[in-house]
Amino acid sequence: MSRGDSPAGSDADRASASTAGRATEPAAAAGSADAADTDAADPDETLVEVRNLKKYYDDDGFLGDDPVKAVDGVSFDIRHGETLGLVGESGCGKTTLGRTILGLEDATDGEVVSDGRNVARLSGKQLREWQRDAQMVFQDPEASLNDRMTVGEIVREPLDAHDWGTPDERKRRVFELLDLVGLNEEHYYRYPHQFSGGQRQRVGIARSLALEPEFIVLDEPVSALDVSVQARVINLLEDLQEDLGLTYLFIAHDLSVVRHIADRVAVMYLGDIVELGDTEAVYTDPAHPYTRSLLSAIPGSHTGTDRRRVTLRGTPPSPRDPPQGCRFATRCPAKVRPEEFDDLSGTAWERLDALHTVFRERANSETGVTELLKQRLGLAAAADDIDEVVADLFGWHPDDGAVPEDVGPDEPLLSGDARAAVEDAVDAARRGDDAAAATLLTETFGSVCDEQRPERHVVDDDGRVSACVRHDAEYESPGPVMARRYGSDD
Ligand SMILES: Nc1ncnc2c1ncn2[C@@H]1O[C@H](COP(=O)(O)OP(=O)(O)OP(=O)(O)O)[C@@H](O)[C@H]1O
Repeated sequence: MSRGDSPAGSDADRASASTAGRATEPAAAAGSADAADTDAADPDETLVEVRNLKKYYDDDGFLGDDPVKAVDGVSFDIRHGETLGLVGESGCGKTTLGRTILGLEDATDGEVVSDGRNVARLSGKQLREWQRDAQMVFQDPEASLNDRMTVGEIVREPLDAHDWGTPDERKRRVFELLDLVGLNEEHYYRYPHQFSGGQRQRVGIARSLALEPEFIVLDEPVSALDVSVQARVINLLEDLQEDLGLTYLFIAHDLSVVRHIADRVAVMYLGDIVELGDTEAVYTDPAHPYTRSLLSAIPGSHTGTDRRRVTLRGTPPSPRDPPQGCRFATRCPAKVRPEEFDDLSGTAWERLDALHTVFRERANSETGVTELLKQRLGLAAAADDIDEVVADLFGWHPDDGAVPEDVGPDEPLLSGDARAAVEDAVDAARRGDDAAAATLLTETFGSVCDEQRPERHVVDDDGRVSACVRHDAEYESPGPVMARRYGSDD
């Protein structure tokens, strides 16, 4: 077989149609295994090592904005033959991470090592070899399949583009692939619009398998499908994995699907992985406060001592301006608090966090206070005015101390030093310096969580890691803190 040189234009094309049939691998590379000998492979063998990987988008740089730090220093391994689930809220960087690992995006920094090569730095022939061995299946089969091509042409395209075998051999290969994914020869001549969503996704899967990859990034492969169809496609993916010895990175919003299919799960927040471990262990006893919050949002998921629902408040901060310390600090229900403010109520902390977010976000955007508060707490301030906001949140008016009628909590939520600090911050905001207001609140109410990016701690015997300062012996661990702070069922 000879190698072609013409990656097609679309992402789907680039992911599926990179080079010709199997090329000779570099000798003696750890983690390499052709589909043919995967049965003999050690399941713990590392197939892909991701080290401090960064992907920043700098598209608005000419306006002086900070880049979007979509992936910001991620490290983990993908083991041969496993399904590694990747979960996290919308916009946390899952797709960008998958695409950067495959070389569909240029890495800003860091390494993706496979077969002893840093694939994040490959180009030309070597990059195309990697993109043949590592493929992507996209979320929306409708958008990723060209409606003007027959199914046969779509599945055959990577083979054509890389001169795989003779025309007859290619056609036979496509029939074989259609059969592999539960379609048949007749489907060769039909067009994608004649198929259901599930069948279209089978076409996408067949195409991704054309060049016998060993690793596939599945980006929300079933989320566009009806629930009944989802199960069948998941079963297909599981069968293919077993038969072909595939390794999957399975990206999903749906935590139940990931629990079903993944051997291990990585939980991503604002450009970084905060917890990674065996799926069942993570789901039954999540270690990181973010994982606990995320899982507690699934009805019926409450396990162990943490039986309440800890609602995730607000939305993540902008990836252009992530918090300096722990990424999750601005929303964390287990955040370390300064001892001198031990007596503040949960509501007071929640509202301090909200005010802090308003200052931070106002410093970075034109969004009004009222809109920010609505987003943050569902609260609508009486006016787009910082004094009214403080009255709403804490029950006193910073100007004269009077509480306007029908506004704010029954009792003022803050007094003494806490109230003085808020008043100083409000003064700064009145002068138009929201950044200084946010800094003042951080200095007074912040903690270690705002100062340093937490290290990863190994939290169980199977090597699960979680990046939270509360795993340090000097702090109480996250579970009991959350149980105490959010102790009643909702
Ligand atoms: N080409 C791009 N240019 C600029 N910013 C981008 C680009 N692609 C993604 N982003 C930004 O990078 C961040 C991460 O996006 P990404 O799509 O990777 O997240 P995600 O977790 O996959 O989200 P979703 O679950 O909604 O697909 C987002 O803030 C997004 O707006």
